[in-house]
Amino acid sequence: MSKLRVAVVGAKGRIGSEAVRAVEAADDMELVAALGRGDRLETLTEAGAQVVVELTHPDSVMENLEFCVRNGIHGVVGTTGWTEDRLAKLTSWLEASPGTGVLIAPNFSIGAVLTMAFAQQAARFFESVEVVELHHPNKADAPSGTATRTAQLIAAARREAGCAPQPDATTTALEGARGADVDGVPVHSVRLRGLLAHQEVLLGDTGETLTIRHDSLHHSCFMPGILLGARRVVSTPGLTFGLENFLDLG
Ligand SMILES: NC(=O)C1=CN([C@@H]2O[C@H](COP(=O)(O)OP(=O)(O)OC[C@H]3O[C@@H](n4cnc5c(N)ncnc54)[C@H](OP(=O)(O)O)[C@@H]3O)[C@@H](O)[C@H]2O)C=CC1
Ligand SMILES: O=C(O)C1=N[C@H](C(=O)O)C[C@H](O)C1
Repeated sequence: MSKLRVAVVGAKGRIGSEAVRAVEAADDMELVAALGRGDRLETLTEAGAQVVVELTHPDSVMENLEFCVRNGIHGVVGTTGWTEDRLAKLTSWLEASPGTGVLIAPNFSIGAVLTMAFAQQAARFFESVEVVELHHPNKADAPSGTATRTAQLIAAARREAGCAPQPDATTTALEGARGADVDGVPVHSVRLRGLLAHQEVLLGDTGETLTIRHDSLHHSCFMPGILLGARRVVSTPGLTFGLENFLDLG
């Protein structure tokens, strides 16, 4: 069987360099290109890439994906910064390139995907819920893509269950003291040397709290998800948002 021809864009970065090693080590894949900043995107078509793993920066990802989709190259995207506007633009490119698929995964680690699923499940049973994400200080953005997605999923679950807005009688003396408001869910971002990527979902009700915590301790935790995404995206046209769509979570 022929090997899947995979390229990594952002190949010199923290996660990109790990992805290069993971693709090289996968028996069913061939690394056909590894692009850093300033490299020509045309290399991807010249190398015959079938899938591009995009791990760059929110300022770069749209240009890279536009090139890939317009050239019928599938995308597995870990880069953050996704807004409704950006998703709509990507969807329009995909509509003009039938058969091409893009997976955007706010987080490729199984633990983080499960954290989101558990938080979604628990959200309607507790009066209060807040998200705390903790990352290394070189991270490009805040809040993290994972925390934003987690809060959106929590908010949707609470809306569906008809939950009242959460109680908060605080008068805030300093802007930011209560974090960012993502669909009514407070999200707090910590940036601390020594950390990699961590998240806590705090849920509380009368007389009890529940904390769901996930810790990414090494970039290797994202690799099984990236490889799974590359294998599945080639037969999944259009936009897929979230690795859970390629997993059987039961
Ligand atoms: N979904 C997930 O599971 C995960 C997602 N991420 C996300 O992935 C992204 C990258 O994170 P991280 O590896 O820590 O960041 P890094 O800054 O370590 O790596 C990004 C790399 O991409 C390069 N780059 C930027 N623009 C381009 C471009 N146009 N073409 C080619 N290369 C480019 C950068 O070059 P230069 O240094 O010159 O700027 C850098 O080498 C972030 O958005 C992060 O949040 C991270 C981990 C897991
Ligand atoms: O920048 C990172 O490091 C990470 N980014 C992603 C995010 O913003 O959620 C995934 C993970 O948290 C690591």
